[in-house]
Amino acid sequence: AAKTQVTWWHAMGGELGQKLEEIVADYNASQDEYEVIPTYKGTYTETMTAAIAAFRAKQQPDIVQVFEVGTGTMMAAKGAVYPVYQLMKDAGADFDPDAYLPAVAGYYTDTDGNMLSMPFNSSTPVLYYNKDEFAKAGLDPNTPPKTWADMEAFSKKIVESGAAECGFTSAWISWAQTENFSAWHNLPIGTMENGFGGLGAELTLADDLRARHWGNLAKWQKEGLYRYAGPGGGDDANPAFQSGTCAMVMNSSGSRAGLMANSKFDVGVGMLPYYDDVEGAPQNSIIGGATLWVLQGHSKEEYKGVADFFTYLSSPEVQADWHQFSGYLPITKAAYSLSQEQGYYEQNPGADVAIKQITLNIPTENSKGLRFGNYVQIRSIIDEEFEALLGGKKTAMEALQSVDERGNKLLREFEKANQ
Ligand SMILES: O=P(O)(O)OC[C@H](O)CO
Repeated sequence: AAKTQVTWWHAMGGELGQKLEEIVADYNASQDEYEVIPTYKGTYTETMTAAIAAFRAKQQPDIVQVFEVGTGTMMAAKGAVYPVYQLMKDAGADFDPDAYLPAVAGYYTDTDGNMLSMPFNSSTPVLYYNKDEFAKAGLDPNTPPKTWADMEAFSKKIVESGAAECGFTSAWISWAQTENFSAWHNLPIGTMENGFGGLGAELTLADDLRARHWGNLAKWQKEGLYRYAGPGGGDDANPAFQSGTCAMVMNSSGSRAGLMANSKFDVGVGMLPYYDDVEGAPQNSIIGGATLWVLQGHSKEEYKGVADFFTYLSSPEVQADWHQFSGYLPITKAAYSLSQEQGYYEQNPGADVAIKQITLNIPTENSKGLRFGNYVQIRSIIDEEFEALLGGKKTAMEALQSVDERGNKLLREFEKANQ
């Protein structure tokens, strides 16, 4: 009999995309009933936009990979989404939300305790550094910077010694330097538990510590210590690090596969830096990456296939393999234990930094994540305002105030549309 086809739109390029296709091929070969067909749709924003447009045209895939900040929008799209807990129940599949790491499950669970999307690739930003360039600059290659004062001092040494052209760069001004920066310093980015408490939440980014940090980044950019890597994910960040131009980069733990494969030097990993005069810092970082959302409008048979594939994807072996290959977090407790038993963290120093960082302290209301509607658009506003700061058009405080003002308008529109 012909296999039932299950379509999956995803945003994994490069090494990650190849690995994803390998996982799918293994699944397809492991049984005769279903065939999963993966399609790369570009960046996270492009993939999400494509899926929404396809849904309107009734051409949506069964599964779409959506980044963490799309969660608020997906949760509100009630008629379009088939909640994963419901799908697993309807398909009679084994599904235990307690099997997942709390930091991961909590992000994708509604107020009634139901998990709405399937965890797949959760990450957190970490600091990668070039050990060879550290040695050249007279720094200890086994000691990553801890604080932002270290970041500045190390970067000066690196640039002044000629070890590299720039000290550091960073992917995602929004995710790494604003959202995670806030959680790491135990600061909210909005009211109502960062939006977890309901649609009435407001952004509260304009404050002294964030203004200090954004202002420092602008100052360090002028001094040549820091290099801006562009809007969105900051596409220039990893290439600037891999080529040796910048000695450090802050990016997703899921960048590990690509960085290790493409850097011709020893890569060290450290936790995110913090301002050591801030009480409560470092707190814990928050997750990023993406989950798998199931879209309505397909046959029962296809959904059975989705459930079967999800069960396969979350199995300890498949999850541990994906985690160990990519650097994404081990989504389930079993995948984490298996990786420990296999000696993965001993054999790969630095591979456990992401897990340690995300579990450094019990999350507070300020550090369990964020959930705002229209947040994909709000991230673009963060980029625009940060660029206005770099261009000298606004002070850091003015730029952050504009983020709040413009962002809150979008939040009010979202609230109105989803009442
Ligand atoms: O690079 P990723 O997949 O870890 O994702 C980073 C951000 O969380 C995207 O919102």
